[in-house]
Amino acid sequence: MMISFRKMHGLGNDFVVLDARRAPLPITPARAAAIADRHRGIGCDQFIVMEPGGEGAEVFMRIRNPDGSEAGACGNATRCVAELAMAEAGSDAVAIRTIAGLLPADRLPDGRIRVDMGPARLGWREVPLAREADTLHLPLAAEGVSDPAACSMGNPHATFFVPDLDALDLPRIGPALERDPLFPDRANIGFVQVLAPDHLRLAVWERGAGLTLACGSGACAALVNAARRGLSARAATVSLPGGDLFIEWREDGHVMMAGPTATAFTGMIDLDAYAS
Ligand SMILES: N[C@@H](CCC[C@H](N)C(=O)O)C(=O)O
Repeated sequence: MMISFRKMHGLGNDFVVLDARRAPLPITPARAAAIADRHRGIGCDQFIVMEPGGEGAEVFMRIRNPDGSEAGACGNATRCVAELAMAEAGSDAVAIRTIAGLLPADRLPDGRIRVDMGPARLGWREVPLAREADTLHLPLAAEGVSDPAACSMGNPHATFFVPDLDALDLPRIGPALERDPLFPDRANIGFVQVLAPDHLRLAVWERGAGLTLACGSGACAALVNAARRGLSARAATVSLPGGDLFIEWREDGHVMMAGPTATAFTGMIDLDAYAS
């Protein structure tokens, strides 16, 4: 079965985007993982399928990690899919539905795409954690890092605050932290160096994907957790290896994220050539 795909990215956080709005596509976790494979497939950090949006949304967006697992949120992919939906609708504002809820998005005058990622969820059951704990100070540590804060942005995040990001061996400590028994659904693990109250430097070990050049929901979680700790203002530039996002934690609890989007290329793929 030959279908067209689009390869997009937000700050180098890259996505294979398929369109299943007119007819369902036979995508299983194994097939998504095979296509996401950087050596044997197209390769991507997340595999995105656009489905009919239903009442009040242009698109429903299904998100899979390269290990096949499904995610409730992906900030950068939401901005990419919103940009596509805006181009199709000839509009500067759309709403994207995910399993975590309805996310309104708009185009800023400078062309960046901004998404309302919804409210940060701060309760331990919402993250979720396996047992009751203070989400502002989790009992968790690894070589060179300790005492993270946690929240959910529709997906689980823990954020460590460190004096020097470059001193950490993230591929060494990331996998065990992602799979710590404290996180029943695993977690995305962020490492933040506070450069100034309005400027954070962030690297993220993503659940199901490993190190990526940028993680939008991770940037939202980093700002929220830094502000809760009194380490930053409620709005800041978050610098990731792939570039900058601007994040604001509004007084109503919603987190706004703005940044660039891009299409790298489009092509055709034979789905039958990949594991079903
Ligand atoms: N890159 C994303 C997050 C993708 C999902 C994540 N790995 C998870 O499993 O929750 C982003 O931009 O937010």
